[in-house]
Amino acid sequence: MLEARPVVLSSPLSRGFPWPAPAKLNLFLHVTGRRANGYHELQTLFQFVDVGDSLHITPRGDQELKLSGAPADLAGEDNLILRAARLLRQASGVPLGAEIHLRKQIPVGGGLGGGSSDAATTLVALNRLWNLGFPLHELAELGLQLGADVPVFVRGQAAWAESLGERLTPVDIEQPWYLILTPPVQVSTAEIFGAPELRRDHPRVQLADYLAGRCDNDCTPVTLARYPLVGEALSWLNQHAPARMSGTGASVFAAFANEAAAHRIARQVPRSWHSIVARGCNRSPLLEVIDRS
Ligand SMILES: C[C@@](CO)(OP(=O)(O)O)[C@H](O)COP(=O)(O)OP(=O)(O)OC[C@H]1O[C@@H](n2ccc(N)nc2=O)[C@H](O)[C@@H]1O
Ligand SMILES: Nc1ncnc2c1ncn2[C@@H]1O[C@H](COP(=O)(O)OP(=O)(O)O)[C@@H](O)[C@H]1O
Repeated sequence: MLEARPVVLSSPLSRGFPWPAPAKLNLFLHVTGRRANGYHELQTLFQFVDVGDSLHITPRGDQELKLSGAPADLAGEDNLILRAARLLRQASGVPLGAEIHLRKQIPVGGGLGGGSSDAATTLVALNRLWNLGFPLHELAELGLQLGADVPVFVRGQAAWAESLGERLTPVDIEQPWYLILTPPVQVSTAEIFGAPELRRDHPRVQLADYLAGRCDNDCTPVTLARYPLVGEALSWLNQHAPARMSGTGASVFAAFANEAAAHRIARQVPRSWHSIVARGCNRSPLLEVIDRS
């Protein structure tokens, strides 16, 4: 059990404060190996965008944990928000609860890390609201139990990532405007990593290789073969700008020089695809809130 500070429920943040849970992009994703337990060694570059979910959290003096606003298929006890809250309570031993309202904007199963980001925001916010005082690196370690992507959202800095995606080196890279397209399919991360045809032996690269345009997403051929709509979205976007898939899909994205250029293409996106125009951020909007409060 991690050691927690005494509990004070008088935080000025304790009511009505929207906690951002931004989406992420994998600017590239290489699979460099596979562990005996089936998990994959990765190299990836994470950057956040300034669009995402938001959580309204009100702490409770009893031990009730309540979630509202989640889409029906995510409303159960296994939602990553509730799992994160229970994990933090277990780690700290505090006898407290919370009412959490989720405003979901990140497409589910879209390779944009929505579930992991919601979990990370829950850990960071409840750490404040329950006055626990855990440092971010301990919350990130705890979050890894919930998903490989949770630590980068807790740390809140764009990062070069290795291992399962949790060994993080902060980077300061360009912050372009992105157009992100998500066709109406949910891709299962486990399915793509479980595919026999997935390339798993990518030689290790350096940031300079990425900057020189020598990196890609090893999951793309696997996802495209199983989810043709992702291929359609990628081909469509590639007509307008060099496009790539994020994570294991379903979202694809391209960078633009400015917001107007991204919106110009966004207006032409086929109606059945979800589209987001967002700014790349090296500091997560969550970190900005923490620093301001
Ligand atoms: C691929 C990435 C790239 O950022 O993103 P998404 O496409 O999911 O957004 C992540 O590594 C996903 O992280 P996350 O979504 O947290 O995945 P997890 O819940 O930890 O794992 C889901 C499943 O994917 C497989 N998995 C995941 C990560 C990894 N390094 N190796 C794996 O083999 C495992 O089968 C695991 O059971
Ligand atoms: N709060 C949540 N938001 C999104 N997905 C969630 C959440 N809680 C649990 N999940 C589960 O996590 C899975 C992965 O979702 P998500 O993080 O949106 O996609 P990805 O891993 O492709 O980035 C979903 O299929 C869903 O069952």
